[in-house]
Amino acid sequence: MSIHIEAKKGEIAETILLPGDPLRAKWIAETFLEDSFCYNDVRGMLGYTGTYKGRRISVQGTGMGIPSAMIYCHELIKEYGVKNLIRVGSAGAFQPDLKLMDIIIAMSASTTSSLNRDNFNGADFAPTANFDLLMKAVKFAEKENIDFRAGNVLSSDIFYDDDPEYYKKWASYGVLCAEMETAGLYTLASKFGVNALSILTVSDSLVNGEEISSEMREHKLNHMVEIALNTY
Ligand SMILES: O=P(O)(O)O[C@H]1O[C@H](CO)[C@@H](O)[C@H]1O
Ligand SMILES: O=c1cc[nH]c(=O)[nH]1
Repeated sequence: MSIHIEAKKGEIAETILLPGDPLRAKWIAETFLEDSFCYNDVRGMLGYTGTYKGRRISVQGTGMGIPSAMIYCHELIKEYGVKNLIRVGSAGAFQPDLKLMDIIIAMSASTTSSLNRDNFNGADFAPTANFDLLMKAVKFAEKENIDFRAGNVLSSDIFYDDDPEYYKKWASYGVLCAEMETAGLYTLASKFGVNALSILTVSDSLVNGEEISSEMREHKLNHMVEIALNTY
């Protein structure tokens, strides 16, 4: 048991899926896992363990933003021995050729957070995906003919930016989309020597203002989850 997770030792698998939304965690457990049980309800941040194709796997909500996600990832790694952390999140597209429901695999994460500059005396650390997980995700998506883009994403501290055009600078450097956790996840995984990958689904477009519903963000992002479940 840790401060924010009430699971007993051994109840969480070495591989875990990490949606920001706890109800997406519930949907994933109920839809894709067999023999799943809920191991965490502290703060309503639901976590489940079950099996997928005979292998033990867990899924844990992390909340929104780097600070919340880093609390759960820290405890999962340090207190529960989790080794493979795969975020399954929604994202806002920066590029005009990205459509709603497209899949993005985050090779690296830029950020507006000062978490690494604070920790590295003003220098930048480059939060990077684990290569083996990345390759497994890519190979599975290609085998299943699921289109995806792989590249740099922005982990932003702000969802509602004052400037609706802020994304254009990032877009001009090839950044694919905004989300709010991956830079923290990749940084912690590097620090603790474990593996991390973020797989995202486009839920909004900063370019044309299109968006999917809250309901779809909770329980319609199947492709991203299927890739994540077959990435270990
Ligand atoms: O859908 P999730 O995983 O929560 O991810 C994205 O959605 C939230 C904002 O709506 C932020 O957490 C962002 O990173
Ligand atoms: O951080 C996020 C997540 C989804 N959509 C956005 O526009 N931003």
